[in-house]
Amino acid sequence: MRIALAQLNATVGDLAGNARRAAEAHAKAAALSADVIVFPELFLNGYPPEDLVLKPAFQDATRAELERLATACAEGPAILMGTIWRKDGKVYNAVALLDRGRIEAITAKAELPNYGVFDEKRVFASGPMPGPLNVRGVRIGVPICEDIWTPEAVETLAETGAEIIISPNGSPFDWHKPDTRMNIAVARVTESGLPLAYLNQVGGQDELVFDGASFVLNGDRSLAVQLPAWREALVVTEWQHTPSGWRCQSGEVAKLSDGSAAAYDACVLGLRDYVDKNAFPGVVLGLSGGIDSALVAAIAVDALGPDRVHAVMLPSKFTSDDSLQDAAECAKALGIRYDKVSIEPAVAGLTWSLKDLFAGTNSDITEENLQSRVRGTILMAISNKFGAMLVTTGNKSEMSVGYATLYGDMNGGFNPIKDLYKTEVYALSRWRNEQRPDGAFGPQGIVIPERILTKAPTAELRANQTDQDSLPPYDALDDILVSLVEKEMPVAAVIARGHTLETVKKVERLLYLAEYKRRQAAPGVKISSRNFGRDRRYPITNRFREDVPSEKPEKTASAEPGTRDGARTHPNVAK
Ligand SMILES: Nc1ncnc2c1ncn2[C@@H]1O[C@H](COP(=O)(O)OP(=O)(O)OC[C@H]2O[C@@H]([n+]3cccc(C(=O)O)c3)[C@H](O)[C@@H]2O)[C@@H](O)[C@H]1O
Ligand SMILES: Nc1ncnc2c1ncn2[C@@H]1O[C@H](COP(=O)(O)OP(=O)(O)OP(=O)(O)O)[C@@H](O)[C@H]1O
Ligand SMILES: NC(=O)CC[C@H](N)C(=O)O
Repeated sequence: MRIALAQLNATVGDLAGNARRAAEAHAKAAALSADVIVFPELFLNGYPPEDLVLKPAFQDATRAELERLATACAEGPAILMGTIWRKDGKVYNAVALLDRGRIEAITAKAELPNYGVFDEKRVFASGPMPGPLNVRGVRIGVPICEDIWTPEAVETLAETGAEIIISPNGSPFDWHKPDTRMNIAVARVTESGLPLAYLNQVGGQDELVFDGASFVLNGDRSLAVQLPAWREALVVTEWQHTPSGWRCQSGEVAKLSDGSAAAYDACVLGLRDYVDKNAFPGVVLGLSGGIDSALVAAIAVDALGPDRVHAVMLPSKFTSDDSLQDAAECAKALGIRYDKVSIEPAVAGLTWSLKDLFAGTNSDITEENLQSRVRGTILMAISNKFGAMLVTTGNKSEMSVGYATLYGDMNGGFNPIKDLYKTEVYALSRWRNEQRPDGAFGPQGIVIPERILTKAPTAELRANQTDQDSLPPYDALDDILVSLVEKEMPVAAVIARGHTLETVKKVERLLYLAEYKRRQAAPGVKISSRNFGRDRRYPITNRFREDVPSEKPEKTASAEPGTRDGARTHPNVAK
């Protein structure tokens, strides 16, 4: 028995394109004498198709495409194709067995994930516990993704005579996912004694990125084959029937990246697929001489190539010579187009327009934000004129506490570092200076000049400003944020990690208040177990604040319902 695993990159909604790619892979698998070729979860539709599933026209078009594919691939290996399937007014997340020109059988996903980034119960009906499919005389169990995250489906398949388990997946990446998946697969193999082929898709889809990294475990839990992560692969696995059941012959075991390397790969693929699948010629970004925009520029070059990345330095009277030099040096190291556009005339013009209205007021955050907004406006004009998409550069620490200007530096269509805390931004930058990832289009060597890594971060919106004037040091801030965002720890437990009550309460308050900004923020690549976007969905209008035993009464937004004070006070204003 030869089973081809098609770890491919589908595009959501591109039914004809996905079917064409499937037919091409089928032809290759036929040339390699495969008996069956397997595609990832909902490959025909692209995963996750979200509310497209509810659209009758999408359901009809999927059915027509599936039938065309069955006919076109009548010769050669059978196909296990992930597809939506409508029956009796319900729609299922299913796998169709296509063989000899026909849709031979359908199996549906029983366990629909409805947590974190997943909303499958919203659009799909749950299938019955699955039974095996007869694929050219071999009984193959096809639990679909979440079906293997609990024991029941594989247990039922084993009890009903499955000989091999093949699980098509749409399993998005996060830092811990590869280990978690392997543990789950090992558990199912241990319980059932059956070999398990785990097939995951690869590619970016809006804020999700799929790493592939498919593998095959034999019934004794040994790893027979490991496909690479972050790129497409078509691998034909060879199976023998032994006295203890089917066994996959040992094949290539690819080495997987982890830590900063894996996170960097995720950012690159997430940005590349967002840009390419939405047909942008390239990207433009503001390059400030700071670490965030430097890392985003490096990611963009690795994703798209230097010719598709345009950096613009937008200096003001507060921009230091160091920033000008660092931005220019970074652009040179990356080999990208670099322009300088002064924001001074536009800032002066807006200041003039507002002078009567603002007469008698002090200069404050308004004037700082104006500079950021002028930059955002100029960058969007460049995007409009030349067609490149503006990438925005706010890291997760900033997005957490609202340290970014709405309609200013938050302008942009996509943010590759949205789910990286500032301390992780530093770690990935250092890593990239040491290594160039496989398949990257950027150069080897130092791409982020050393001084960018060592100088104090500053927004340069007023004289002598640093981020740490208004925020705790990033090490402390990130520890508090991970505790509050990823772990939902009580405030008292965060304080017990060595932070002051005042600092933790300030960060907690900023985190709640910045929800309105995050709701208007560009999507970005999910890297963590809890990203802002699909994973963490808090209300904007929200008066809940935690009581901390022994806390002195504090003047907060929650303490003053109905007043503008507190809720609208700027982070820079000491409380
Ligand atoms: N709940 C709510 N729902 C909807 N809108 C709400 C709102 N609360 C305030 N607003 C609106 O939002 C405005 C305040 O937001 P916004 O105008 O963005 O301004 P704001 O948050 O007050 O200030 C921007 C912050 O970002 C920092 N910054 C800016 C640029 C770059 C960097 C960097 O280093 O990366 C940092 C800057 O130092 C400052 O701390 C209010 O004037 C109001 O119009
Ligand atoms: N002088 C500038 N020229 C071009 N773009 C700028 C400039 N200043 C800010 N930006 C843009 O606005 C974003 C927010 O920048 P800012 O410098 O205020 O803080 P930051 O979050 O520390 O980012 P960075 O580390 O890139 O400086 C930058 O990443 C950059 O894209
Ligand atoms: N598509 C799915 O069912 C994915 C859910 C699964 N728990 C995963 O992330 O791998």
